[in-house]
Amino acid sequence: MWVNDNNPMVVINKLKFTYPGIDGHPPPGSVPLIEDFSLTLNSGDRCLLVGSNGAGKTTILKILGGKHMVDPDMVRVLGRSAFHDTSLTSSGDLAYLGGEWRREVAFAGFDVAIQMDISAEKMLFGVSGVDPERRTQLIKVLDIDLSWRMHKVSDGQRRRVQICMGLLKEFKVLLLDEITVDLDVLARADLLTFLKKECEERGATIIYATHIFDGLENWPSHIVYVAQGKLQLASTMEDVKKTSNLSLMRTVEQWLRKERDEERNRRKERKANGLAEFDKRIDGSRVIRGDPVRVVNNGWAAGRLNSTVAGEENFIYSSNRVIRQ
Ligand SMILES: Nc1ncnc2c1ncn2[C@@H]1O[C@H](COP(=O)(O)OP(=O)(O)OP(=O)(O)O)[C@@H](O)[C@H]1O
Repeated sequence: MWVNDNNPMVVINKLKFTYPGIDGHPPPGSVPLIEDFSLTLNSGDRCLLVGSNGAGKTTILKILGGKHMVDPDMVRVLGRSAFHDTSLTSSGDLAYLGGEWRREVAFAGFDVAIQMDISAEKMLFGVSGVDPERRTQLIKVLDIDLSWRMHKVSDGQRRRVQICMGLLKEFKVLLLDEITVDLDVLARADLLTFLKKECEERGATIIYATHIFDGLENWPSHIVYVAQGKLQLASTMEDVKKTSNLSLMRTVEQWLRKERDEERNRRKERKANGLAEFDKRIDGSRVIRGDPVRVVNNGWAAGRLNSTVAGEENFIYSSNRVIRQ
């Protein structure tokens, strides 16, 4: 946690979360996926959320965006709980961009199919209560051709329209879950510049979860590193740069390597002690330690899949699965 002003934009206070089972409650014996996670962000902050696949980044963003219920005191955006106060998203004050982007545009409380036979113009001009100048600026930044038909454009072009839709309203807090993956170098650079300006000029706050560090060196004001659902580091970029003379990408790579090596050593020890090398998982939870042997090693890192039993198809991937396909 860092500087606390009087009206923080985002406050996460000892967040604890387990994905509910079919009865809506955490499965018996489950260990929380996210635990003891606290963070405060102020107006103007641009926070990079980093961590390995399955660390819990998307889960945290979704909780902030009101997509999962938690105790309202654990997560406050603009002083409110997004799950309990839907006006936060419907007003556009809180925007979430990411997730199931191939199927929908999740923005300001409405979902719009994004692959149907509709023009970009119709989509972008169909949103009411938008400042026309802002719309024109965004269309320019994202280099959108208004005559594009959404069912015929490329993934990157479709993505640009999705991002444009998501940014039309003047958000106060923006949650970005790796949305730049299909963008070409220029579109990504221009978008990052636009977003930085939104924070500097309007005092917006952005949390951006990503694995792509190209062009990000001077973008974030803060960085948060999460591993296995737990906060490892929350720091200003200035402080990170003081302690590491490596590039941002190399710095994060170093953290992740250390995490992976520690995890490998832990697994080795478990194996040497006659225990299952990998922890057993209960749906939606992190791990159950010391459980009977059930090796879930299919070549992916621990915790990536909830089952590798032959013939079972019920894999649960972390959110950026589309990127890895
Ligand atoms: N709906 C769900 N039900 C149960 N478990 C889930 C669900 N969604 C994600 N998980 C599990 O939660 C863990 C964290 O997933 P999450 O998507 O938050 O990770 P992430 O850090 O965003 O990963 P990535 O970098 O791969 O996107 C993973 O182990 C995943 O299997």
